[in-house]
Amino acid sequence: MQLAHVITSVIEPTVLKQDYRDAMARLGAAVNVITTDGPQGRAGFTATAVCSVTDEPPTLLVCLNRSASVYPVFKANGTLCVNTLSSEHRALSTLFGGKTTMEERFIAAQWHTLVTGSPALDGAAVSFDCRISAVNTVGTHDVLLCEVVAIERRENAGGLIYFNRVYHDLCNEPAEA
Ligand SMILES: NC(=O)C1=CN([C@@H]2O[C@H](COP(=O)(O)OP(=O)(O)OC[C@H]3O[C@@H](n4cnc5c(N)ncnc54)[C@H](O)[C@@H]3O)[C@@H](O)[C@H]2O)C=CC1
Ligand SMILES: Cc1cc2nc3c(=O)[nH]c(=O)nc-3n(C[C@H](O)[C@H](O)[C@H](O)COP(=O)(O)O)c2cc1C
Repeated sequence: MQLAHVITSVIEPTVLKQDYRDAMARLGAAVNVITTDGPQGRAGFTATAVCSVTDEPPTLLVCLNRSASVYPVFKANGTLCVNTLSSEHRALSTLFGGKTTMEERFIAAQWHTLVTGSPALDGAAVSFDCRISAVNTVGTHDVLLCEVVAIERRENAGGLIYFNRVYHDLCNEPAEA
């Protein structure tokens, strides 16, 4: 039997950043493009650090690195839209993943608005339009707690999953019995 590679941190927090990232790469996650528009202008970035917090009031969280170019825009606007990508949006994830201008990011797709004015992606698997209700700072990131004010769902959309540093399509068809 093959022994697992065990990385321990019993007394001191000795887990290295790279070991942590290598471990986190094993957690498959939905891919989202988070957008905002408001007094500070339009911005968007790719995020996998998104999860549900509570359904009363409907709230999700988004972790945003404070060193990202988009950070001040999201902080100032106070609203955002979480656009969960479907399988045909792989290229969009790369564009919004950094090192491109906002113009290049947004010109690559069609957008509309729901309630807050943040761009909602045409054809997204689901879009959650939100106002940022609280912010907690943890290390390099801000945890944005986002109260959902509108939802738009696309039935039968396939999913896009990021697992082991590679994108995977998730087909949305019932499994055979
Ligand atoms: N939560 C985040 O801020 C994430 C950032 N990224 C960024 O995207 C780029 C490409 O990432 P990968 O190809 O997946 O390789 P990677 O080795 O940088 O990341 C592997 C995994 O570690 C986690 N991770 C990466 N950077 C992190 C950070 N700064 N804080 C907390 N968790 C982090 C994520 O779960 C990611 O899937 C990198 O620049 C990475 O920093 C990617 C995923 C999540
Ligand atoms: C697959 C993927 C997932 C990412 N997830 C996150 C995330 O959850 N939080 C985050 O702050 N950055 C995340 N990033 C990095 C941001 O998308 C990137 O820093 C952002 O686009 C800002 O880049 P810029 O500073 O070049 O504008 C992710 C990148 C990729 C490719």
